[in-house]
Amino acid sequence: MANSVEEQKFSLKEVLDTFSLCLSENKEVYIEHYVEGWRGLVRFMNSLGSVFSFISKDAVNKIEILAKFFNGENGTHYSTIQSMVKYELDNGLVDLAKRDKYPESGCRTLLRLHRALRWLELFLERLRTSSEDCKTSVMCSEAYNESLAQHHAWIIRKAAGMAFCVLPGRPTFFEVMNVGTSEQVVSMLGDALPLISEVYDITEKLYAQHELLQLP
Ligand SMILES: CCCCCCCC/C=C\CCCCCCCC(=O)N[C@@H](COP(=O)(O)O)[C@H](O)/C=C/CCCCCCCCCCCCC
Repeated sequence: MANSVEEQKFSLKEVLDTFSLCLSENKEVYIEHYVEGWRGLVRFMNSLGSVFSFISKDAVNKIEILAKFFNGENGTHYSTIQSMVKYELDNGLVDLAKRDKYPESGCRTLLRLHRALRWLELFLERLRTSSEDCKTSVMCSEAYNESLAQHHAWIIRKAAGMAFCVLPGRPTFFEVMNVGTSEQVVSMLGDALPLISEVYDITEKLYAQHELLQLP
């Protein structure tokens, strides 16, 4: 019998393959694959213990908001990040100055995951170039301080800092990725990081062009 989603073993390769489907030929970013990539990462985080559940709850909430949009009646407009931005802006569906009529627009929701993607990029790059005795908690909090932390309130930063302290060591981390030897993990990360960076850069540029990088 097939395993339920919760029981499925995490596979870094599967997650990275999903992210690799994100980019269309003309460099648009497919929301469906983007969100699927995040679902896989959340599965990984859940396998690390309940201390991370406040983080995964927030991520899942944002994933579900976006999934509702692309599965909903206006779903065709939510096929790519580019089409979503155009549709929501053209139709005044984004709260630009303060949260008001559209507190959960696609644009502001995706922005939160986009900022988290930068954290992921920085963290994975540190993992890739680290030696065996490097602490994942240090790599994770450095990546967090350089990215997401700037957008989080003090209380969230404190809670995140405490959660990072119980991250398993690098060898266990690599094992849970389910890729093979450390060398194979490092090589897979080396292949995947340029793609993650590209998805991040395209989204960042698009949001900057439309002055959406500070959406409330
Ligand atoms: C592949 C192997 C290694 C990498 C494994 C990574 C697994 C990570 C999976 C999910 C990452 C979590 C994504 C978090 C999204 C956070 C979005 C956000 O910023 N939300 C805040 C703002 O939202 P609004 O209030 O404006 O709606 C919200 O306040 C945040 C609440 C929760 C705390 C978020 C802390 C984020 C820490 C990210 C590091 C995760 C560390 C996991 C370590 C494996």
